[in-house]
Amino acid sequence: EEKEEDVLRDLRLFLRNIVETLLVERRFKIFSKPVDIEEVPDYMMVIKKPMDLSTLLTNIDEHTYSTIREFLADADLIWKNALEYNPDSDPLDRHIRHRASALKDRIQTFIRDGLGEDFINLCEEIKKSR
Ligand SMILES: Cc1noc(C)c1-c1cc(NS(=O)(=O)c2ccccc2)cc(C(=O)O)c1
Repeated sequence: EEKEEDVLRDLRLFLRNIVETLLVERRFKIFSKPVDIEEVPDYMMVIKKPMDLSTLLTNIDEHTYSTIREFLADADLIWKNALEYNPDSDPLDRHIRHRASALKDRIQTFIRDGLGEDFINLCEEIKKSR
């Protein structure tokens, strides 16, 4: 019978695969690293909790996430922050919002296609039992 630690390791393997796949996609390059405060000085005044793909990967390796829901809370921050910080109608804002929406879709597709409902619930049960 699969031990709880095996389930959590499977979760980490699955999440790591998602993030590593996103990291090689060129259109998501600007989401690969934290927004550079030198480049974008007022970023921290607007965005409460910055997030990026390399930070997600570090979190996974540090066993930060024990459920899909916890991972998605951080993963969704990447595109939500981009939409929030870049709301204007100018071409640059539109371009980054388009990539943010593409990132949102890719993450949802990975989760929907990659996991059965039972695995998602199993992780939640393990978390509740701790
Ligand atoms: C992300 C983000 N959220 O708000 C904004 C604005 C961006 C964003 C930030 C940057 N420049 S950066 O130095 O912070 C960086 C470069 C490469 C990888 C990660 C960050 C460039 C662009 C761009 O569209 O080219 C967009």
